[in-house]
Amino acid sequence: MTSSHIDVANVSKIFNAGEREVTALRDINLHIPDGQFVCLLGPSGCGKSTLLNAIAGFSLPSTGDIHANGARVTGPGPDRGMVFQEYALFPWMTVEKNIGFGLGIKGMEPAAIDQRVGALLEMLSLSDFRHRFPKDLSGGMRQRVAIARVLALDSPIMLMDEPFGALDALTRRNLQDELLRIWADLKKTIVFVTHSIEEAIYLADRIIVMTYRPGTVKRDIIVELPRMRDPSSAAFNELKRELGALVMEEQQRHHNDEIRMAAVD
Ligand SMILES: Nc1ncnc2c1ncn2[C@@H]1O[C@H](COP(=O)(O)OP(=O)(O)OP(=O)(O)O)[C@@H](O)[C@H]1O
Repeated sequence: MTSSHIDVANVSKIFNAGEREVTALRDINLHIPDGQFVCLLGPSGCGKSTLLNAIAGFSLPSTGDIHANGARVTGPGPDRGMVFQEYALFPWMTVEKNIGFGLGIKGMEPAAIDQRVGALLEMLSLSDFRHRFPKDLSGGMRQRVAIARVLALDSPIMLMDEPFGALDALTRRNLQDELLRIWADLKKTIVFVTHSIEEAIYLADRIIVMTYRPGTVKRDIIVELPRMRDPSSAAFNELKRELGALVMEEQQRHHNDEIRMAAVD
């Protein structure tokens, strides 16, 4: 699987929440070229996960459509791997069985599975943990397994929903560095949801700042800083201030909305 661009055209998503309709996304248009690392950034409730789930094919748009590798997205597919915040590992399987699980389903020969799993264990520094169960691993290690499991399937597109949100700062930075290394080696297209401004600047080629309800593209920014990026540099902090102001505006709208809703109830 080589080509891996994503096209999002006129996508809107409306949820029926009891009596109310919630417009989670309105008229999103994006072209994500092959190999780009994109972060979707914005405060809680601005539709980041909704957009990611639509690209994954878990929840289809109400209007508009999405193409991955030129093919219309009508459901989940092996060309798009997803990493969630909450690890989503099988607790009854060891690390190596978790990583190899999808390959078995695909009908790969056991010897080939062993070889692929061995390479991934090495790539993610998990070799010493191959026989452990998820409950015996730290959060960071579990997330390494979740990433290895998606990489095993060799999808050209990786979709990541706040994958490092539950980790402590040091573990988070280590995994960010690993992800950048893997991305540079394997040339995947990555769409990564975060509400951390620093994480977005550290990782992304491009940051899509979203508005709060309805979710639209507020700003589409190419990050020109050379990697590895230094969060203490002046240029990094300048961008952080600029993005901080944009996100704050949307946070304020969220806050005002909550006050309005409370008044209605
Ligand atoms: N299944 C659903 N039914 C009704 N409303 C939904 C549903 N899923 C999401 N929403 C609403 O759509 C909006 C966007 O939600 P979404 O989870 O995509 O935002 P987000 O930016 O990913 O936020 P967070 O960072 O908190 O996950 C929110 O107002 C949310 O309440």
